[in-house]
Order: sequence, then C-alpha cells, then structure tokens
Amino acid sequence: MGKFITFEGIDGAGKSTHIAFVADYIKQRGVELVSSREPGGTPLGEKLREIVLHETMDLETEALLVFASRREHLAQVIEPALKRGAWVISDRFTDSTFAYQGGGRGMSLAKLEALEQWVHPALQPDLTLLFDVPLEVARARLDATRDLDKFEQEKADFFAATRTEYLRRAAQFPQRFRVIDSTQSIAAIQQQIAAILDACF
Ligand SMILES: Nc1ncnc2c1ncn2[C@@H]1O[C@H](COP(=O)(O)OP(=O)(O)O)[C@@H](O)[C@H]1O
Ligand SMILES: Cc1cn([C@H]2C[C@H](O)[C@@H](COP(=O)(O)OP(=O)(O)O)O2)c(=O)[nH]c1=O
Repeated sequence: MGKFITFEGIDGAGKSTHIAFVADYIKQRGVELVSSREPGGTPLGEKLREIVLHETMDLETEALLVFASRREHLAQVIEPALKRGAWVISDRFTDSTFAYQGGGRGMSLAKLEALEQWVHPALQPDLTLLFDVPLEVARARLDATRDLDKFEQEKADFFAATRTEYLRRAAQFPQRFRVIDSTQSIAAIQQQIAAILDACF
C-alpha cells in the first residue's frame, strides 16, 4: 500500500503554495505520486466542484455533494493508486467537510461522521498537514491575490469556526495530524515539512 497525505487549512493559509514542494520531494525518492484535490480529482468531481463553489444551496445538499465527489475520487483515483503502491497527495479531504460544513456552517458533526463512515469506513490519511494561521493573516493573503469563490467570501466568524473545528480534529487525531504554523516564512515551513516527510519513508 502507498501513503495518503492530505493538505488542510482555511483559505489563504498557504496550502497550495506547498503542494508542489511536497510533490517534488516525494518524487525525488523515486516513488510514484498522484497529486489531486477536493472537491474534484475526477471529471465528475470537477463538475461537482464548480457547482459547490459557485451555487447557493441547502447545507445538507452541500455536504452530500462534497461526499459524492469524494466517493468518486476514492473509487477512481485514491483507492487504485494506493493499492498499486503509489503515494497520493490531496489538496483537502474529509477534514475540510468537518471544518467548513460542520464548523463554519454548523452542520451536525454526527451526520458528517455517518457520511464519513459510509463513504470511507476503512480509510484515513496516513498524514494530514494542517496549515494554521490567524484569520487576519489568511484574509490579507487572499485579498492580495485572487477573485474569491463562495467560501472565500464568508465573514470572519465563519473562518473562526472553521479554524476551531480543524484544531479540534487535530487534537482528536494527533497520530496523523501535523499542525504547521503558517505565519512562518515559506522557507521555514518547507524545512519543517521536509523533516515530517523524512519520517514517513
Ligand atoms: N508562509 C507564507 N508567507 C507569506 N506569504 C505566503 C505564505 N504562504 C503562502 N503565502 C501567499 O499567500 C497567498 C495564498 O496562499 P495559497 O497557498 O494560495 O493559500 P491556500 O491554498 O491555503 O488558500 C499566496 O499569494 C501565497 O504566495
Ligand atoms: C473538500 C471541501 C472543500 N470545501 C471548500 C473549502 C474551500 O473554500 C473550497 C475549495 O477551495 P480550495 O481547495 O481552497 O481551492 P482554491 O485554492 O482554488 O481556492 O471548497 C468545503 O467547503 N468542503 C469540503 O469538503
């Protein structure tokens, strides 16, 4: 079996910045690597991503759509890759649903746990890198760079609740989570990530 590594954090925390670095670091070890993202990662999942990121909908519809995208991602990409011994890195996975639909929007965590049990009863990431920053830092980074999607336009209290739920998950599953202080410089963060990855080989 390969290894499954997920990247998490509130929008603007710096996740995307480090994915290419991690991909290169793993490939240098001669390991087959699959790099993917959620919502998305498959043709159907990418269609669902467009809908989830840009349309207003009932909260439970939103949760069901991200889990539908995930089921397809697992079936088509993640599970076959891990079985053949490849490593998979995913920009977001189920912790995002707990943080955004659970923490941010207030959906019952018990319902999300039921969906998680349904969609991937036996699989959890081997490693989850949680990029953690204060809200003001994330907001300033976002404002400086890009047009904002539906989630990125949410207010500070939404992201405060999202961040709190991420940190709760990290405390609940300390064996797979590594919380990275993303106020550090990019170089310092990459040094920390390299040390974390070295321990995985
Ligand atoms: N450690 C850092 N220090 C300063 N700027 C950063 C840092 N990490 C990321 N950034 C910048 O912040 C912005 C958002 O980063 P990004 O990786 O796109 O965040 P995310 O994928 O978590 O939403 C980008 O312009 C990026 O260059
Ligand atoms: C995977 C997932 C993502 N999301 C949200 C979080 C992000 O705001 C958004 C995906 O954006 P993101 O992955 O941050 O992409 P980009 O870097 O292009 O902005 O989807 C959920 O609300 N629930 C989920 O389960």
